[in-house]
Amino acid sequence: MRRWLRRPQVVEPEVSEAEKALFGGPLRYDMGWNQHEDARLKLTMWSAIRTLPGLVGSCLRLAWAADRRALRTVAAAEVGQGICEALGLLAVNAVLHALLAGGTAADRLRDAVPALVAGGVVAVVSALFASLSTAAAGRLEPKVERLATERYLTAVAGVEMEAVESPEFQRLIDVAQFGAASARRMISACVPAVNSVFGMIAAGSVLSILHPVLLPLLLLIAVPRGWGAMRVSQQRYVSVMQWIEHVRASRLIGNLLTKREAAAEVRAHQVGSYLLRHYRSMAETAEGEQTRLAHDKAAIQLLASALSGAMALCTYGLLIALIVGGRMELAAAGTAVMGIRSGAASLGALAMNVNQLHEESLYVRDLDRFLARAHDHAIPATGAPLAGPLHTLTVEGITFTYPDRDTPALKDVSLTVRTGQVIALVGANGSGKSTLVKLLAGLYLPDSGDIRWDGTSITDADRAEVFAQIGLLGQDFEEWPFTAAANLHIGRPDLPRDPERLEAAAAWSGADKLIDELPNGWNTLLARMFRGASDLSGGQWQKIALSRTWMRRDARLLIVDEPTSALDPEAEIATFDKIRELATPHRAVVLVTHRMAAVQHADHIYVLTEGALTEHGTHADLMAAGARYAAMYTAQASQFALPAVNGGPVIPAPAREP
Ligand SMILES: Nc1ncnc2c1ncn2[C@@H]1O[C@H](COP(=O)(O)OP(=O)(O)OP(=O)(O)O)[C@@H](O)[C@H]1O
Repeated sequence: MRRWLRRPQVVEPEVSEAEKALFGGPLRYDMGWNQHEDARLKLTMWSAIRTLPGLVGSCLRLAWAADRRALRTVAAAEVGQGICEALGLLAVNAVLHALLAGGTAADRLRDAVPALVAGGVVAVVSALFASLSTAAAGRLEPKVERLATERYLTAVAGVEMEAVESPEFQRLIDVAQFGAASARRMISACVPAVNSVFGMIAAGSVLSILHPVLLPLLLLIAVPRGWGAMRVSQQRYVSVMQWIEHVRASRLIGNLLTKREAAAEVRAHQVGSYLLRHYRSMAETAEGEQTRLAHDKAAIQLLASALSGAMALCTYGLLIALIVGGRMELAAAGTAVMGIRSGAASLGALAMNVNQLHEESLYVRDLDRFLARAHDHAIPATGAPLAGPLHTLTVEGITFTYPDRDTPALKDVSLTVRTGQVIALVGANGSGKSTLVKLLAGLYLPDSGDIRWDGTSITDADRAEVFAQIGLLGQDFEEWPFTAAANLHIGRPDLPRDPERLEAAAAWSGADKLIDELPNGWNTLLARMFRGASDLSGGQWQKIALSRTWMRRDARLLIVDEPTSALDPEAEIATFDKIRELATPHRAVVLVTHRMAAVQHADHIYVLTEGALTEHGTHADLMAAGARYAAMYTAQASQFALPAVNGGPVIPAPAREP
């Protein structure tokens, strides 16, 4: 048996040379989490047809939520067309009866006129219903897509960071993005499917009246086409799922060639031809898959058409036998031919549309599955209220492991942050500083141990209240592709945009000068991809991001992770001074930095080593201990050592605590 006769299976496709060279091996969609999807692909055509009411139901619920009026109009217009179809066939029957009855040609024509007029009126009314349905469906479809997209985006924005970090969940997010467009296409397939059902009922009723055997034969004509269409769509779905990462990777290579940030290396290091070669190699591998799909589709469709044609021949043969045997009148046979043609057309269209519904529903179900998983991983909308404004944040023996890692990023970490204090976190790259501040901010929850906001555990707390008391400037802050004003306002988007507030924030961070020099000042669009926009240097972007910290200065806990990594030395010194000033009695500042000169002024310093807290105290305590902190400080200070008088660098004495 040829492979296209078998149900589509997940097979390991060929691995391109580019994948091996750039990504270390095959990029494949991991069907592991998706086992029940695979099971769904084992659906028979019959079970797919049985699921039709469910599919239509979910589609209608979405449409109902999007625009009830448009949905009602479409439904009424479709019912109207179905009735017109039946009336049209009855009119044809009456015309044939009149024409094939006895009498002169003029008499027969005169007798046929009322039925002809009725048929004409029915055709006009049917056309009016069709255009009404088209207009209402056109209104409905974009609304359905918008509603599904909104549900998707709301769910993505509301899940825990830990879920977003998980590669498995990330894939689910990726796959679910096709769901909204598929929901729209389901509506556009649903309308003709309903139309075909009514058309088929109309033709089927008329055929059953003419002869009982005609109806099953009509079904047999349509079954092979339905099977063929279903098999093609299943093959396409499996292929999309298998190749999704491959397609994403080749798109990534294409984007790298056009990306502004990569432009210098692409040219100076001749990376362009290197990437292009790999792009071609990956594209050729994907083309092979497209060719395979096209060949299989052609073979399946040919087989389906042959079987359907054979069934049509049998049906017409039976009609001839019935006429010859005197068991059917010529007029009735003529109507039957019309009925079979229109019924087969409706059935064929139904098979196509059910198949499209089936294919689109696979993506809509991915979206539904994502929404269900997102709901399970959503940041709870409620929780224990905080006692009030934060005074003491207590971290009690927390451990945290990223979902895709085996070793914990944080191990049994305990510390205390009080308002009025500047707390510094130091440690080597990868020691867990950024992870710890994300836990402090409530972006991740500890696997064990607890973080208490005064008396309330962060795990039980109303997270919205926690976020409202936090200002976070992360290492990987966003360069929002909006105007300069919007980039600052986004620090407190819940407040109205107040120019004075924006000016003050910019003056605080030192961004005021650069904003003044922008072509349109505050109104300059900071997004290279748009016409008339300007871009900023790394340090200038950092000043914009720092302004957002000032915008959130009414927060009780300000967290700044490497806030000066791109600043020039003078700006850096000024910024650290200003950050320290933010630690008023009502506010705590947690500072993560590798700049030891800035760390020494902190009220308390915590040293992280491979996820564990190994030292803490004031700068003086830690220097006196002569351990890891002292080594890091001394190493950095020695960079600025004065020339030695008798060999060896002279290390400046560490500053005393203020
Ligand atoms: N999103 C993530 N998913 C998986 N592992 C991560 C993720 N972020 C960080 N890690 C890992 O967790 C550990 C701690 O990383 P973290 O970013 O907290 O270190 P850090 O001390 O802030 O480092 P740096 O000084 O380089 O900023 C590292 O081993 C890192 O590879």
